[in-house]
Amino acid sequence: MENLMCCDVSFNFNSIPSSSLNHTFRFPVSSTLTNNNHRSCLSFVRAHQSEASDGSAIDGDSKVDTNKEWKVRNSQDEIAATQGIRIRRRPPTGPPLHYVGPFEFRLQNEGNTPRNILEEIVWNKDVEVAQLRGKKPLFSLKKAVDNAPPPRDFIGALKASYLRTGMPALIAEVKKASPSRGVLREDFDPVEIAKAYKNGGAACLSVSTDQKYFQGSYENLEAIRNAGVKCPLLCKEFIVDAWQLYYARAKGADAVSLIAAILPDLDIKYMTKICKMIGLTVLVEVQDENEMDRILGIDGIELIGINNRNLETFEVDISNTKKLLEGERGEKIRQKDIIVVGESGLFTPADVAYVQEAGVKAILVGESIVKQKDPTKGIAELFGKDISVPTALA
Ligand SMILES: O=C(O)c1ccccc1NCC(=O)[C@H](O)[C@H](O)COP(=O)(O)O
Repeated sequence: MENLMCCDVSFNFNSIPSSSLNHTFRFPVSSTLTNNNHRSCLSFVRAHQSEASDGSAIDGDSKVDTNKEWKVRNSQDEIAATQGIRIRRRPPTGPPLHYVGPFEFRLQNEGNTPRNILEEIVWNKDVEVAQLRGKKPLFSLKKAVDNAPPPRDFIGALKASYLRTGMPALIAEVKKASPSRGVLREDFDPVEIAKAYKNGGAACLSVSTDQKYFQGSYENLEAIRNAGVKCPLLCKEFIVDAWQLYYARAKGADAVSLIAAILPDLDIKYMTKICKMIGLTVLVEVQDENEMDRILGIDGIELIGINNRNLETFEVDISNTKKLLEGERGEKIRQKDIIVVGESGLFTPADVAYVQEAGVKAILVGESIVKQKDPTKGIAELFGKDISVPTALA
């Protein structure tokens, strides 16, 4: 049965000469009209489309034909949907115009409301990035990348830690808050926390840079790097545009996370190439079998994170790591020599042992250690033993 819902519809009579009448009506429309559940494939095109040759951003509403852009994004969303990607990209400025005879009208709720938290984050990120790149166009960022501190070997650090401890290498997350858990730590000093993690034996650090949902920042990333903390740094972001890769590197990141639920294969390939060019390690995050299979079909992927948190529903289940490493997938991962990182919801030595048994060589942990008064001790408690580097070797 067709599901009916109400929509505000604004008619704009501007296609009638010398008329400027606008009216809004409310009437039921078919949900098939409003279910726009597709998303983009070619955000790499966007990355370059939205910057003029002089480097100025042209994402501003005044310079784009929003109706045309809406159609492009819709068809990009459709391509992405064929890869099983449910997260749609933000519509340009509002719903598209429809035409009936001389009338133009908009269906106000036509796909312009995010359907879940991940989609909301991505839509906000699109706006944030467009604004930031207006201030710092790519050509100026490239100079900053040249002057950034040299990238450090993220994967090398994970391997060395695994060899040293015989346990999954720890990527310890510096994050103040999260959408699912709210504020995790009121007295949040990113540099102090980073130092405590290093002292506890973390191989690498993950720094949340999203401000709106995680209360993070690129200043935190920069401050940790400038404080001389030796662990390689992962910029934990929602990457929607290649511009962010340059920005992360300019701020001192050694690695970035790419989320398969957001980015189509072509974007992941293209962004991975850029990362290689500028010295960033890529951690591709997957949540389910389809995403894992997509990523295993892409050449050059060295690091895959399996997220135990469903980023659309917040549900956490650490058996997700095991499920995605079973059978042929696990075999393929071993053949390709890919390092797998177990992510989210790890709190106890039994959890660490469980994901290690499943085949991970590294874990990414935030909540359980950032909440501890002393995060150094928190790491020992998580592993059930002291994994810190002996002072003579540190
Ligand atoms: O953590 C969230 O609420 C969240 C919501 C939407 C998108 C991403 C989200 N988390 C990012 C992460 O992947 C975690 O910060 C990371 O894996 C560490 O998880 P945890 O050890 O459970 O803090």
